[in-house]
Parts: sequence; C-alpha cells; structure tokens
Amino acid sequence: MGNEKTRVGIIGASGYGGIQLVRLLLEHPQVELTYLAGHSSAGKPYSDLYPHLTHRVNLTIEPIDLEAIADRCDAVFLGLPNGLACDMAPVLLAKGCKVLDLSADYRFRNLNTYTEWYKKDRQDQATNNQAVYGLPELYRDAIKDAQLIGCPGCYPTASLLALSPLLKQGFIVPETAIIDAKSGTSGGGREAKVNMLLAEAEGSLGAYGVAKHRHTPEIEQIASDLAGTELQVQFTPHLIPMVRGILATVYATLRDPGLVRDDLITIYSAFYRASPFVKILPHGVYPQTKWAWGTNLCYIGIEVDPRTGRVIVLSAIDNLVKGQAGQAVQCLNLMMGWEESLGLPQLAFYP
Ligand SMILES: NC(=O)C1=CN([C@@H]2O[C@H](COP(=O)(O)OP(=O)(O)OC[C@H]3O[C@@H](n4cnc5c(N)ncnc54)[C@H](OP(=O)(O)O)[C@@H]3O)[C@@H](O)[C@H]2O)C=CC1
Ligand SMILES: CC(=O)N[C@@H](CCC(=O)OP(=O)(O)O)C(=O)O
Repeated sequence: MGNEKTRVGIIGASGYGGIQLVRLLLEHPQVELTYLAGHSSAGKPYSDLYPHLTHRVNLTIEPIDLEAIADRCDAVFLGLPNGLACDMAPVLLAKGCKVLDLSADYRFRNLNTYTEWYKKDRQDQATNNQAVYGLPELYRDAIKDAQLIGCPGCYPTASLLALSPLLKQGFIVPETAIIDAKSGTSGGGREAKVNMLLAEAEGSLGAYGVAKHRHTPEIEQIASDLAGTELQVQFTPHLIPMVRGILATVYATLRDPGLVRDDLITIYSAFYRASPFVKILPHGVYPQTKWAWGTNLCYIGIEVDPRTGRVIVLSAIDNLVKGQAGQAVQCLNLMMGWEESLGLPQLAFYP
C-alpha cells in the first residue's frame, strides 16, 4: 500500500453535504476523490455546478452505479434524502467499501422507530445492526472498528454534545431536559423550497416541527443510553434567517442545587478532554454560531441559574460541517486509523 491515497466516492455530490465533503476532502492529505455521483445532475461537469472549483475538480458527476462505485472507491459517503441509503449501503459493504451515510437511515437501533418517523418499511435489520452512530465524542472506539456509520443529524449533534456530560454523570433530572434550537437555512438542503426563499425567510424567525420533529427520537435514543433509562426530551427547532449554523440552548434541572457554573465548566472540560473539536468556553462567555463557520468545532457555554436550580448549556456548530460533512470526515479518519482531526478546519472565517 505504501503512500497510496484512499479512494473516496460521494453519492449525492451535488447537494450541500456533497459540496462540503468535496471542499474538505480536497484539502485532506490522505484521500483522493475518485467518484462523484448525482441524480438529476448526472452528466454535468462538477465545476458547472460549483464554478469556483473549476481549477480544483475536473470530475464529471456520474450516475449512481453501485458496482462501478465499489470498484473505484475504498470508502463511500452517501449524502442523499432519507430512505435511499438503506437500499445502497448493503451492495457497497458486500464489495468491501467503508460506508458513511449522512441521512437518518442508519441512526436508529430499532427499525420500528425509523419506520414510525420516516414512513419507510425496513427489513434490513442485519445490515442495520452493523451501523455505529457517528458521534465520535461518544462512540470513538466503536467508530474505529466500524464499516458502516450512521452520521448524526445536525440538531442531535449540537444537542447531544451539550447534554452528554450532564446525562452520563447524572447531574440533572433527565426528564426535565428541554432543547430549544435554531438553524440556518442550509439545514434544509439545496433543493428549492418556498419557505427557504429570501422573501419568506429573511427578517423572520419561527418554530417548525413543534412537538413532532424527527430529530426527537434520535436525540432520545442516545440520551436514554447516556442516562441509563428510557427518556423523553422536549425539542423545538426554529429556522433563522442565516445560511449556516445551529445554536442549541438546553435547559435542565440540576439534581444538586449546590453545583455552580465553575464546577460544571470543570466537569465539561474533563469530559471532552480527548475531543479536539469541542471547545468549552470560560465563565460568562456564550457561543456565537459564526465562531464555528466552516469549521468542525462545537463551542459550548455553560450557566447555572441559582434562582430556578436549572443549568443552561448553549452549543454552537456549523450544521454543514460538525453537523454533517465534517463529522463524517472525522469518522472516516477514525475508521482509517488516522489522526481524528486530519484535514478538518479549526479556524472560522469570523469576523
Ligand atoms: N443540510 C444539513 O445541514 C444536514 C443534512 N443532513 C442529511 O444529509 C443528507 C443530504 O442532505 P443535503 O446535502 O442537505 O441535501 P441536498 O438536498 O442538498 O442534496 C441531496 C442530494 O441527493 C441527490 N438526490 C436527490 N434525490 C435523489 C434520488 N431520488 N435518487 C438519488 N439521489 C437523489 C441530489 O442529487 P441531484 O442534485 O443530482 O438530483 C443531491 O446530490 C440528507 O439525508 C439530510 O437530511 C444531515 C445533517 C445536516
Ligand atoms: C433548517 C432545516 O430544515 N433543517 C433540517 C435538518 C437537517 C438534518 O439534519 O436532517 P436529517 O436528520 O434528515 O439528516 C430539518 O429540520 O429538517
């Protein structure tokens, strides 16, 4: 093998996840892009879609031919609408490819939960059993040995990184957890949608999916594992008139009302000591989404309200990077035995 680069393909290369993967992988020292696949965009030079890459990418978007992709790739990222990856991954895995799925298809242990929320019947329990939830800060060792990764959703990434130390170490009454989260419009993907038009979204802020957003069961599955008990959480997403970023504000009641902010900052710093992308902010500093723009970082600010006995944790990520493509590359790094942060940006374009 020597210094040969790992051959990587992207199915769904034309989408927002796809272009972020291309951007990150072009700067990655150990990989070579060998197959970019699309659906309606197949046949177009990649630089027709993204002209700023004219001098960097001279691949054409090809149709989704799984046999050809498996022949030409060692690892394949899938950035497709929900419900498609589960029909493709088994073919790629059988041919020896590592598979990293950005959709929700491999995030759920219980396929009945997936079917209930995503309205697609699934019979592929055996393949699903192989999947590891791609949140490295919690499942680093399992990711290293995996062939198939179900990459987390953007809101679950921001929410779970904020909640994990509290749930795992029993510092909160778990059922009191409330997540209030805001996302930029790129969270909705590249496909045209009326509510994402500048005329609709600009200058306005509103909630959606109230009490029924499909990220709720995903957050609950991992939160329950951490708490060691079956949990329900209250999660409300909002659309913010900006392009990138998620800010999740998490509230929960502390079990020990004597805990103060500085105790929790110490606890969080220890919990994430080995996690290069999670940055715990000093007291009195709360994250801005712009600090994470274009990076794989998650900034976490912590406060305690002694009047109410609640902890308030604020977590900011770039939904397209730590919330999607960057986190998937972080998982690939672990699967390949490379340094976890290889090729991943850690400095935002802020201000
Ligand atoms: N955007 C975000 O912040 C996040 C998104 N995700 C998830 O990642 C996945 C990709 O999202 P995103 O990049 O935003 O999506 P986009 O809508 O931007 O891109 C979708 C991609 O899927 C392809 N596609 C669409 N329909 C089909 C089809 N019927 N058959 C085959 N390919 C198809 C498109 O190809 P073409 O253009 O050629 O038609 C395009 O490449 C989704 O599952 C999403 O839920 C996860 C975390 C965050
Ligand atoms: C602003 C916006 O529309 N965001 C998307 C979340 C994107 C995401 O992470 O979706 P998956 O779980 O399907 O992968 C939404 O709420 O549907």
